[in-house]
Amino acid sequence: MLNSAPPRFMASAAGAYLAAPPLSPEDLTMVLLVRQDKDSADTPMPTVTVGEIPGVVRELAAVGIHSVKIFAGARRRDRLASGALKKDSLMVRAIGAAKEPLGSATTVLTETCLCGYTDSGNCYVTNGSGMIAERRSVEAIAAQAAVQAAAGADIVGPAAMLPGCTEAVRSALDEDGHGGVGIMPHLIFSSSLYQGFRSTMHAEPRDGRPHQISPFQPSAALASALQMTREGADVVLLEPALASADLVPALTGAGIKVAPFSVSGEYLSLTRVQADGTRDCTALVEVYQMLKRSGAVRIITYAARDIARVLHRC
Ligand SMILES: NCc1[nH]cc(CCC(=O)O)c1CC(=O)O
Repeated sequence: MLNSAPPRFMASAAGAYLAAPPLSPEDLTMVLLVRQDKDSADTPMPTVTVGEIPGVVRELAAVGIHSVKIFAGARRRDRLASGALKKDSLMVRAIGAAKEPLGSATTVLTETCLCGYTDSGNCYVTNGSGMIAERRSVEAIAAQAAVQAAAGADIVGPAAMLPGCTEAVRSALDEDGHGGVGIMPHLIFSSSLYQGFRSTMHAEPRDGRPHQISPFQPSAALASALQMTREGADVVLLEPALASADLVPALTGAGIKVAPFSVSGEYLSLTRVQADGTRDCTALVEVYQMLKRSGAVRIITYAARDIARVLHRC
């Protein structure tokens, strides 16, 4: 399908030997959007309850996927995002549920952000007069990361794009004895492709996302990634995957590990529900093959399970 080898090579052992390794389930991390038991499942993006997570993790392992990226917010939200630090939050319970069936054989990644906890839907908290309280936000995200690590997260994912956040998260993790926990900060371009996620997770920002990078300033993205790396990032999550693919070779060339996140809008627009209810993900497989060729270490996607099933059939 994606092979540029001469025709005489197409079906030969020599051709297979010389081809780049094809996409495999191990390359993929499955995104889990967690909803409360009482919440409606009628949302633009698929969701799971905490009770469903162990079964999903087992199913994923059976098709060769050993990592999940968890997003979870709170029902009650306030100006200071206090729910982000609760020790019995939906996120904490979801992390435990993901670790329950297979323990360390499942790598658990989290989103570490305030947008699911603020009454504004902003990724940061504000002071009484509505100004961004940058230091307070960074401190809250660092404390949130420590709570997630204590619950069993392997890689936390600060996603507010606030300067100094990665460094603060690293310090908070180390202070609490979580030196082995990794950090994958989100490097986010402004995009129209997040709508499905935002409405599913009730994280529509009242004041936009002022820290996200303009697509017309790729040099700002590179500078941010370098800064995150200096602050202690182990790998950078790049989103939206398709609209930032040019950055994959640029960042890997600078020695930075990159994990593109194929976001909600990519899933909704590039897959199709088939007659049997499953989703046709052929176009996404082509995109992910390109991302792998470009040097991505992993690809984070809502379609991981569907794609692994197809890869196994081949
Ligand atoms: N809090 C940042 C964040 N976390 C997940 C997404 C989007 C993910 C998706 O669309 O699948 C975003 C971007 C945003 O809301 O601006």
